[in-house]
Amino acid sequence: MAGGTSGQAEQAIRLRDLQFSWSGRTSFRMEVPDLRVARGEKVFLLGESGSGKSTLLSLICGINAPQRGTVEVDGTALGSLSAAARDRFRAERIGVIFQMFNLLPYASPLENILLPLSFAKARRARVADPRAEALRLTAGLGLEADLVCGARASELSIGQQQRVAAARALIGGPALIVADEPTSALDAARQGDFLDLLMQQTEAEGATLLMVSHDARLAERFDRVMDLSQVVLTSREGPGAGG
Ligand SMILES: Nc1ncnc2c1ncn2[C@@H]1O[C@H](COP(=O)(O)OP(=O)(O)OP(=O)(O)O)[C@@H](O)[C@H]1O
Repeated sequence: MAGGTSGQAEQAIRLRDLQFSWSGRTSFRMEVPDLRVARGEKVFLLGESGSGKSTLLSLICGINAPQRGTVEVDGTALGSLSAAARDRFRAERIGVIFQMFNLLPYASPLENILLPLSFAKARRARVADPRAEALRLTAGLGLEADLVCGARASELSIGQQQRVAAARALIGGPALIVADEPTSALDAARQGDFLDLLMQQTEAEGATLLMVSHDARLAERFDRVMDLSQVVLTSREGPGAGG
């Protein structure tokens, strides 16, 4: 398998002595001395707007790399993988619901949902009938089959796109589900359906869930609430500040 794997890790996520800053003009800087999420844990990550939640998720998913320290997912140090191996690792092990969804606009919702399976053999092998599974997931999220199969993703409302992005993250039962504000465009009833499906899938697969939200009311269904300010030290330096 991927290089750097250390067998059965107890922690689904482990960050150690991590330091990250965006290159360019922003002066946002993040330090994470020690962050752990156990296998199978459902963690709700709470933090103010701009506090670095999406940045943290991008490091956990290996989309960005820290300047210092390590990020381990399921015992694999992401820094030990080549960029291509990291992409494969992410496709196999992590279902990501991005804040901006990242759907292919001209493809149908169904094609978008099935896409990760074409990059991830083990994930594909867990799904006997991908189309039926995509329709099961989308039905659970209140999306009509005609829309899922017939429309282009760009023709969907924001709330519908958000649910398609969720089904794409869940298909094939990835070990870790990372969700960045996945209910922001949904009304209360849809939020309830979404969380039902998310919890059900996570538990059925024995997966680990890390979800970011501003909405503290959603936190009660999780095993643990992680306050970003307790685990991450951030700093900003004003423009022109030396150092
Ligand atoms: N792609 C980027 N390039 C440069 N700087 C960035 C980038 N993305 C975020 N930042 C900076 O990092 C800081 C943290 O942003 P981030 O999006 O991680 O916060 P957040 O807690 O997810 O915010 P929100 O809740 O509003 O989505 C911001 O102040 C921003 O200036």
